[in-house]
Amino acid sequence: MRNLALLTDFYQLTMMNGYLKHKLDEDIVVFDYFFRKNPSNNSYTIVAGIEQVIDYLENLSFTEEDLQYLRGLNFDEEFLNALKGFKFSGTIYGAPEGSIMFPHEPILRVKARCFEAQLIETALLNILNFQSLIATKASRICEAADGDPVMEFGLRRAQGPDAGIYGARAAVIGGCTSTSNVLAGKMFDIPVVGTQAHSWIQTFDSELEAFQAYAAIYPDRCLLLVDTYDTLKSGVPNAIKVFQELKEKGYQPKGIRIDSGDIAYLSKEARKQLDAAGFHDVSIVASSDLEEETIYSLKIQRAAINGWGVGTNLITSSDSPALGGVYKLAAIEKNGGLIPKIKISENPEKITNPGYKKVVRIYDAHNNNAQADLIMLDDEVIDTTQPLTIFHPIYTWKKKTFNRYKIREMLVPIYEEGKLVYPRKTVAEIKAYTAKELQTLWPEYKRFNRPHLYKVDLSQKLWDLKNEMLNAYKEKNSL
Ligand SMILES: Nc1ncnc2c1ncn2[C@@H]1O[C@H](COP(=O)(O)OP(=O)(O)OP(=O)(O)O)[C@@H](O)[C@H]1O
Ligand SMILES: O=P(O)(O)OC[C@H]1O[C@H](OP(=O)(O)OP(=O)(O)O)[C@H](O)[C@@H]1O
Ligand SMILES: O=C(O)c1cccnc1
Repeated sequence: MRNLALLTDFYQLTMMNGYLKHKLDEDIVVFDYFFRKNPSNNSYTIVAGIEQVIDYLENLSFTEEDLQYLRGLNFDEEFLNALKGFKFSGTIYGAPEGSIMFPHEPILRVKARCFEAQLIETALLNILNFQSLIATKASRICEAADGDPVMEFGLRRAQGPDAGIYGARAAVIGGCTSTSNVLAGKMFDIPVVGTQAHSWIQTFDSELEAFQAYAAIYPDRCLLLVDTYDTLKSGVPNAIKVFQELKEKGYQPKGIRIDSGDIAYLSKEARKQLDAAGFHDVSIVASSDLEEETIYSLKIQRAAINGWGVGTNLITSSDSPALGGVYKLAAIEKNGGLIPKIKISENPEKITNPGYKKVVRIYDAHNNNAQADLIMLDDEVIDTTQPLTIFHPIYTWKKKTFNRYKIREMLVPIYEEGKLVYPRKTVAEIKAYTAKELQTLWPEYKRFNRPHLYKVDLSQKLWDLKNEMLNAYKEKNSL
């Protein structure tokens, strides 16, 4: 595992040094990790990367070489000494990896010494923003594929090796069935798949020979790329010949892959040829510049595709290339109590929610559907025997009352005073959890164009606190 201690922005180190010099380094602070806008205009975001944040924290220490480098950046010995024995000793609560979360909700709540909480901001954002982005994009693509297997093929187009590796992991959490990325397969025990490239077909004197050569080595997983020369006149007829030979030997051929041309037309015609030859069970896989809109359109056109290979647009989340997750100070401990802190901005979207908070999801007690989320102060309790009324945080006259409902606290312990308490899961387990969570969302929230907006409200107590703080600031500054 890598030690990423220096994977931080320089200003975190200069602030840490400043906190040390002003004797603020031991003060306990609370930071929230949250985002303000879902990627791709989706209505939800899938949280991914929690385990990599854990790996980062578990391995976080400064080596002699790191310290020497920082010495070269003119940090003094007092600061370097403070870094020498660095170990994360804080408390983190967060949404379990694979959870569905919404704008403005704390996803991780970090309570730690100011010195520690500040350092980890950058790496934490780097890890969670990327993986959550890709898991969400994968979820949209898989939603469009409507249950068909989606293979992640993006490694060659990913923004560098880490994006390829962790993007593949996130894509599987978001719903992909497999990846072409062998290293990701090994690291995360996720299914690895592959067909063959055009170069394989071109290497042989004829397409038929190329197909036969492949089938000879892989008779039980023979999926042939049919678009090198002419999909319908050469590729599919040659594939059928090879499939017949395989069938005679007792093997079940897997399918064909179409990587160019009009996928709707070609797939339907290919299906006709395959069915006429008796290969009803053979799959047709499509690849080449796919994303959710194209897959959705191909579905509407009744394209005869039952597997999708998706690379570039998935691994780069091409329509929405970054998740703007942020890490904001929410409280500071003073004399044993937590003092809420707020960030005020000209832009109302950027005003933070103050205090030590939690997120409660409200479910319909009859069908277990998620109805709304409430951001609350941590010490608040909901009496579920009583009706619960929530209100829109801006248009406060918009109200909703729940009578038969269940609640769930979304943030679970990850670290308790430096001790890791979060049960690690396999990627397959996280993927299954995400799939289950998605089932609690009405289809209207999963529509990838103009989805219904999921309600995220503030509890009365948090709303009051926020507005009191805003008013107090305005009064103090006579605004
Ligand atoms: N954020 C909110 N919190 C509580 N109640 C809300 C919120 N937004 C809307 N409501 C209530 O939900 C009902 C429908 O509201 P509206 O027609 O504005 O549609 P909406 O905002 O899309 O909400 P809904 O998802 O419930 O359809 C109204 O009773 C409204 O007062
Ligand atoms: O299109 P993507 O969603 O990224 O899927 C992966 C692409 O990678 C391969 O192509 P290759 O690298 O040979 O390039 P090309 O098909 O673009 O020519 C494959 O045949 C797909 O077309
Ligand atoms: O196995 C494949 O078919 C594959 C792998 C990576 C990229 N494109 C296709």
